[in-house]
Amino acid sequence: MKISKVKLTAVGVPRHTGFVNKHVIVQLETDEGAVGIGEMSDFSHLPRYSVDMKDLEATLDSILIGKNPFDTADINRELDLNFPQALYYYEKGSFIRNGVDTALYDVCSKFLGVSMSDLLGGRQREKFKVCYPIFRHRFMDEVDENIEIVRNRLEQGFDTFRLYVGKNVDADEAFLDRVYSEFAGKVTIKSLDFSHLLDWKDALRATKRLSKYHFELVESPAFWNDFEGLNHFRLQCEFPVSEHVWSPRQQYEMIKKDSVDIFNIAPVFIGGLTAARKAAYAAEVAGKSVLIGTTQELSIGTSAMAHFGSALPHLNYTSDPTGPELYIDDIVTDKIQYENGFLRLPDRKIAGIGVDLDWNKIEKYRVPDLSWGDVSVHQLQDRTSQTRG
Ligand SMILES: O=C(O)C(=O)C[C@@H](O)[C@H](O)C(=O)O
Ligand SMILES: [Mg+2]
Ligand SMILES: [Mg+2]
Repeated sequence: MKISKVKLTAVGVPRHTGFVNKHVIVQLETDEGAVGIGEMSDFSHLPRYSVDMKDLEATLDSILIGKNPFDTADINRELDLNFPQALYYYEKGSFIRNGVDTALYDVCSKFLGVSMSDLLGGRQREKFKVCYPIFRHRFMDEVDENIEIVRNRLEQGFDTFRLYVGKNVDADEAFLDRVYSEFAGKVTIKSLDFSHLLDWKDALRATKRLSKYHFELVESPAFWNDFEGLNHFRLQCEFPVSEHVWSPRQQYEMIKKDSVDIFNIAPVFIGGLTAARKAAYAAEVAGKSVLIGTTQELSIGTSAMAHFGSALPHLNYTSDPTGPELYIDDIVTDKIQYENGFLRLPDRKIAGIGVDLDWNKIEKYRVPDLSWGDVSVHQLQDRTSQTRG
C-alpha cells in the first residue's frame, strides 16, 4: 500500500465559553483506496506563530506520497527532520506530526480490518476515568460561574475536576471552599494545574495554602524546563507532581533530575502516537506513572488517545481528554462517548480509529486558514472569549 495524497482541512469550532479553536483534519489517501484520518489539534496556542495550510499540504505531499503507511518508524524519522522536536510545550511541529501519525495508524488498521488499539498494544480497558477542566480564576466573581459548571457537569456524570490555579489564589481558595461545602463527598478535585505560570517557590506557597482541601496531584508547578525547580518542589510537597512531556530530551532531563511522579503524555504535545508510546515506555522504565493529557481535541484526536490509553499498564491517575464535551459541536458523524466521567473506546469490532468525518459539519466550521486575530492573555491562557483582563 502507498500513500497517494495528503489532504488538510482547517475548522474553527467554538467552545461553550465562546473561545474558538482551530484544528486541521488530515486525510491520507492510498493506492488501495483506504483513507486514514487524523487531527492536528488546537492551533490557538501561540496564535502569532501561524502555519500556512497550502505550504504545509505541499510539504507533506512531498514527504509522504509513495511511502508505505506501515513504515511508521521511517515516516516519523522523516517528520522529525522536517518538524523537529523542541523543548517547548506548544511547538506546532508536534501538532503537525501528531495529525499525520494518527492518520497512519488509522489507515493501517482500516486496511487490516482491526481496531486502532490492536496496533497500539491491544486493550487492558474499554474505558478510563477523565476529569473536567475548571479554567483559571482571574476575578472573584468567576467562582460562581465555575461552581455552576461543576453543578451541571456533576449532573451529567462528571464527578472529577481539575483546577487551573495561580493567578488569583484568593479566588482559587474560595472556589475550593465552595466545592467542598456544596458537593462534599460527591466531587473530587484531581489536580491543581499551575501551567508553568509561577516559579516553584510561589507554587509551593500556593499549594500549601490550598492543601487544606483535598486534591490528588499538582501539575506544572515550575517554569518551563525548570527540571531542578520541579525536583525542589516535589521533595517539599506532600502531593504527587505531574508534568507534560513535550520532547524526549525534556523527559530524559526530568527522569535524570527525578523531577516528577507522573508524566502527563498527550500525543499532540509529543508529536504523535509513536512518540507517545516511547514516552510511556520511558516512564515505565523509570518507575513513574502516566496520565493522558490533552490540548482539548475534537473526537478524532480524542479517539486516538482513547486507543492509546487502553493499552497502558501504568495509567494510574485520572486523565484529561474532554475536548468533545467542551466544544459546542464536532466534525464526526458520531462523537466519541463519555459515560459517568469515563472516556469510552469505540467498539473493538470497528476497524480503524472508530469515528467518521461528517462533511456537513466540516463545511459548517471550515475556515480558510490558521491566522489569528488579537486575543488577550486571559482569553489565551484560560480558553475564554471573556474580554476582561
Ligand atoms: O493541562 C493543560 O495544561 C491543558 O489542558 C492546557 C490547555 O490550555 C489546553 O491545551 C486547552 O486548550 O484547554
Ligand atoms: Mg496541564
Ligand atoms: Mg489546547
